[in-house]
Amino acid sequence: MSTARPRFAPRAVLFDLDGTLLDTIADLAEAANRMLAELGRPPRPQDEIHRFVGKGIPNLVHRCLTEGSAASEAEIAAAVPVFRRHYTVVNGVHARLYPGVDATLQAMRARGLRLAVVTNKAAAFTLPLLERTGIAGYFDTVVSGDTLAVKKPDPAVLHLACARLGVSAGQALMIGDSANDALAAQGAGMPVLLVTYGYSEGMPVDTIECDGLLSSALQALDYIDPA
Ligand SMILES: O=C(O)COP(=O)(O)O
Ligand SMILES: [Mg+2]
Repeated sequence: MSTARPRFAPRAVLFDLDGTLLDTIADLAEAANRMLAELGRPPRPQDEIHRFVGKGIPNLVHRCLTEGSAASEAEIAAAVPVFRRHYTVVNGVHARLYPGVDATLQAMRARGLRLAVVTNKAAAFTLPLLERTGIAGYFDTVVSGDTLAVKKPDPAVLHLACARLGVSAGQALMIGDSANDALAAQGAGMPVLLVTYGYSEGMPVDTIECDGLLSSALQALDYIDPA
């Protein structure tokens, strides 16, 4: 039995960054392990750090220091600038566009859709990364993890992106990889599609409520009515 695929007629598409547009795990893991080494702590395997990505850098650092080990709040606070110093150096070195992403962004622009990035990554890292990977020019606006005092899953960041794009939440479509994206979209009242290849904090992506699963970003085009 098959369920009909829903179709949407958005005027704007909001994209998550890490795990949706860009495969950034190698750089994040490198920075995390350089931080752990500097703090005299053992390294962690990349697939473990993979589960820690999704709620921004302070959360990633917190989990690197406290899962299976102990750290005081002061140690965690002191480690955040250490991570940021290392990530500044390695951000974008290994990061790659996922297959189909460039063609998807191009096709969406050709259809007249306005595009935004809404990421939990801090702005200091988001903008250089979009430049280094050659996709900055596709986006009309970028909302980062420290643009507001709240991040995804708080819908406020999606509302801000919509306001900057001049569309209502109901005229936008969110594309992400985690429950943070799905909950933010549902809170804002917009449909959400999730890619199955990203970072979902160890949660099987098909257990997260959403309007469709994508094994390639290109499949998003099948959910969008031509203008
Ligand atoms: O920085 C993170 O933790 C995740 O960033 P994202 O929101 O682009 O997936
Ligand atoms: Mg993500």
